[in-house]
Amino acid sequence: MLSYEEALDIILRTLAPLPAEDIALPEALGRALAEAVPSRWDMPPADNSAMDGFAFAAAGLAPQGRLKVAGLSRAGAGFPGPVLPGEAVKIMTGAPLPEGCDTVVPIEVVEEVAGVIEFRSSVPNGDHVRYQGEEFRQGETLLGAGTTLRAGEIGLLASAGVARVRVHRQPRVALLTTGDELVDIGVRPGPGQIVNSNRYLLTARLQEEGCTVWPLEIAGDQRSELTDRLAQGLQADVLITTGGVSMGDYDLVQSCLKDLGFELGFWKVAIKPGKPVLFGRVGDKPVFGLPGNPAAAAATFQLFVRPALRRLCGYCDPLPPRSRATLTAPVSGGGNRRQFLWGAVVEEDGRYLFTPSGKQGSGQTRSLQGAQALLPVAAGSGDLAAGQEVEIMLIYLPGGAAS
Ligand SMILES: Nc1nc2c(c(=O)[nH]1)N[C@H]1C(S)=C(S)[C@@H](COP(=O)(O)OP(=O)(O)OC[C@H]3O[C@@H](n4cnc5c(N)ncnc54)[C@H](O)[C@@H]3O)O[C@H]1N2
Ligand code: MOO
Repeated sequence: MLSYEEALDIILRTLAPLPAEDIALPEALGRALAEAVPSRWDMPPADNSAMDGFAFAAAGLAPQGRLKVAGLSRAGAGFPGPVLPGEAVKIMTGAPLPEGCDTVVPIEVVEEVAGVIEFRSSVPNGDHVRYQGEEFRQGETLLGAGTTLRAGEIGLLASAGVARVRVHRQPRVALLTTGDELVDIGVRPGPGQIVNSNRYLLTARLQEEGCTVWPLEIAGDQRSELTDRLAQGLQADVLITTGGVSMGDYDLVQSCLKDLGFELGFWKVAIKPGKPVLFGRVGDKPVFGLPGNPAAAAATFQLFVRPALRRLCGYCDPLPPRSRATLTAPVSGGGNRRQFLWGAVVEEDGRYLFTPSGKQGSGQTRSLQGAQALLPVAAGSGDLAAGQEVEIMLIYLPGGAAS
């Protein structure tokens, strides 16, 4: 059976970023650049003052010298004409440095009496001036392809005159939950029925990842109905199904997909939960068949679907973020598949503490409550003790935000 790394490698080798689109900068939050972005101009665009004060030419000024105030330069309206030797111009932060000046002295370190300033201390040449192009030059690459646009990047591009950007399209994801036993929320399950919680679990998770979700009607376990729904889902960029991927008589997802031209990437990975996870393509559409058990569906989403979505979105690094953490409770090792255990993470004294969720059966949704990370436990490993250092895969940063 494939290892987690082998299976993930198949996904990442199979998928390429979705085509690029041209969108307005303010709409690009969270998107990945499809191409490098150069600055449209120098920054700062001209020499200007870093302080509210007085601008003058430092050369020839005696340490305790005096200067006549010849006028004002303020942000948005500079001082017209040159400043002569023996003169200074009152200047505001961000205002253009007048011609003939090379130094600014902050207002609080001079004394101004009747239009003349006196220096309380000597001023280094060139102080408090922000020079044209010192931050970046016109044509200089500011951000590379694959960069995620967050607030800082959006502000940078705005300052550089970039009004539109080419970013990768974000996938529209069809979500098909399968099983005759499923009923929607709001309906009390009859004998043998259960609520379709996977639909809500995975829709929420996809939304957290910034995807547009298209939840399809539940498909029962009949071939024709299932095949029709699968075909419908293939109109999206990605199709995710849950249930019907194991060995049972009604586990028909893979065989119905085959009728639609499915090319198998892999089926079954040596992990727990999530062993029967299925991946492949119909044409260029990736399809993920996640196990029906909710904790297995959530784990396989994190382990396989999230990296795939990040690859499709064009992010530089699609892999799950990892971190060191200290276990707060013992964990049983053993098992012949690599285990992934759900748990909560808090930060204490500069380190992360990982507390495994209680019961971790793959059908047990309570293990997902409060879970912020997965702890991989190698197949055949011994028990892990409380206090031991481990490596976890972060889903949410302590404090709440998605990692
Ligand atoms: N003979 C074998 N049986 C099973 C194997 C195996 O290797 N040999 N693998 C087991 C493992 S591991 C898992 S995981 C499950 C996965 O099974 P399926 O993906 O085929 O899922 P179902 O049988 O359809 O459902 C499993 C379980 O999950 C519940 N479920 C399904 N859909 C939903 C939903 N939308 N919301 C909430 N809960 C859902 C369903 O009612 C079942 O209880 O197979 C083992 N069997
Ligand atoms: O792999 Mo299944 O998810 O262990 O129950």
